[in-house]
Amino acid sequence: MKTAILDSHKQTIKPLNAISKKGLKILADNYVINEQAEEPAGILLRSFNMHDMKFKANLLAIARAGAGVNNIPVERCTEEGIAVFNTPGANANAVKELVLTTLMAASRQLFDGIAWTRRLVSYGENIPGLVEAGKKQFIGKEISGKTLGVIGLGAIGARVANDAVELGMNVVGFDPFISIDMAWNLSRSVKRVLSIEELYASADYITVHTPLTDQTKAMFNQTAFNLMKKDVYLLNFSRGELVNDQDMGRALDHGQVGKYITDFPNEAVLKMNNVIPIPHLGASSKESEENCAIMAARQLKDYIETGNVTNAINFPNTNLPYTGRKRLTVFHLNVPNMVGQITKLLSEYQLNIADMVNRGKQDHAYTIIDFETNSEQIMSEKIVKQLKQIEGIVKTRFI
Ligand SMILES: NC(=O)C1=CN([C@@H]2O[C@H](COP(=O)(O)OP(=O)(O)OC[C@H]3O[C@@H](n4cnc5c(N)ncnc54)[C@H](O)[C@@H]3O)[C@@H](O)[C@H]2O)C=CC1
Ligand SMILES: O=C(O)CCC(=O)C(=O)O
Repeated sequence: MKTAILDSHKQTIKPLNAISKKGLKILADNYVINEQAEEPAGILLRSFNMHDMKFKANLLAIARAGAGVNNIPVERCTEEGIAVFNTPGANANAVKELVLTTLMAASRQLFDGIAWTRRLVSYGENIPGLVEAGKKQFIGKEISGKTLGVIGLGAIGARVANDAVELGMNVVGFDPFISIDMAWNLSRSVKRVLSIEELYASADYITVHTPLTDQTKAMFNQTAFNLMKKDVYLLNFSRGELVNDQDMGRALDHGQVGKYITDFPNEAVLKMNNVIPIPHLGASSKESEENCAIMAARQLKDYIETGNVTNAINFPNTNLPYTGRKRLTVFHLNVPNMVGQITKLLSEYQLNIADMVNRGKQDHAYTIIDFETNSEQIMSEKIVKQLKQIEGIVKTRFI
């Protein structure tokens, strides 16, 4: 695949979090990487909260090295024609491993046992005897034969469900929007249920792997806890906002929830009993950080240099192999006759189209047009101005 030669003036990428060097290396030759950049062409980030950021007109894309995009104002980006990418599945194995690690460790009371043991440090030669006498406080439960409820059977949830089956668990899964790919990947031993209530009623352990949405916000509340088995263990490696903290505190105090294992501690959570707080380590493995950074950097580079789109949240996946011809990309509303109006205008300038593609995603669509000729006329301000006047066009770009 050809890539466009960038202008003598290199474009800038602004990282908002620590991004693995392997990802930044992909961009190093063609771009200036500058954390202080005022007007970057692209932004790379992990969990940085972008909601209060204003965007300059030349910002083309934001790439999230990770899965969750609730830290990015996606709707505003769409209105401004800024593509928002994430890296589906790139950190899923890391999260899965931590979920299963903490599931087993919590079930065996390992965290409490380790904390208690550390406090014996001043007892000298009595320590071995104290250990033997005290260990009965930490008798745990084996997970084999117990039921795990998995809410959200995407990249992480499906992996957790499949491996939990291998560990001897009965697995119940709930995901009303499961993708065909994920359904194919799911072990046949995972019992899919059509209502979350059915999952709540049967699960000894519940792990949640959905994005934070209006539907999932505070889904773990008193009403939900009332439907769960007493002493259920809840694992939350998705987002803290999925849980109503006040209700969780009460459910833990009453033993309704036995333990709450969360990757998203806050002040209220840290004050609760029977919480296992983890400092958002789900995706923090060397492999996952590299996978995410490489994927995000490649997608960002490809979009900036060729206009092709892979794994954007708000743009449709669109690929027209880049041959070095002059190219026009248009992000527009997904309504009838947009392509007709664009091609009509181009024909008025005698511009012959060599190839084109148009894809839609919900309310928006994206069109890439390659021209037969590389004439400078294609870039003429007049054409740009007229394109902008077509109602429904959000952003145009000549490459
Ligand atoms: N702790 C950490 O470091 C990490 C946390 N995450 C969090 O985990 C979430 C899931 O990540 P992935 O599995 O990679 O995403 P994914 O997009 O592959 O899977 C999400 C699944 O949730 C399902 N879903 C959506 N709404 C639902 C609902 N109301 N009820 C049941 N299922 C629903 C979707 O159909 C999809 O199958 C992310 O959105 C993010 O918030 C992701 C990666 C790392
Ligand atoms: O980058 C990280 O460490 C956080 C990952 C995460 O939460 C996500 O991918 O949604």
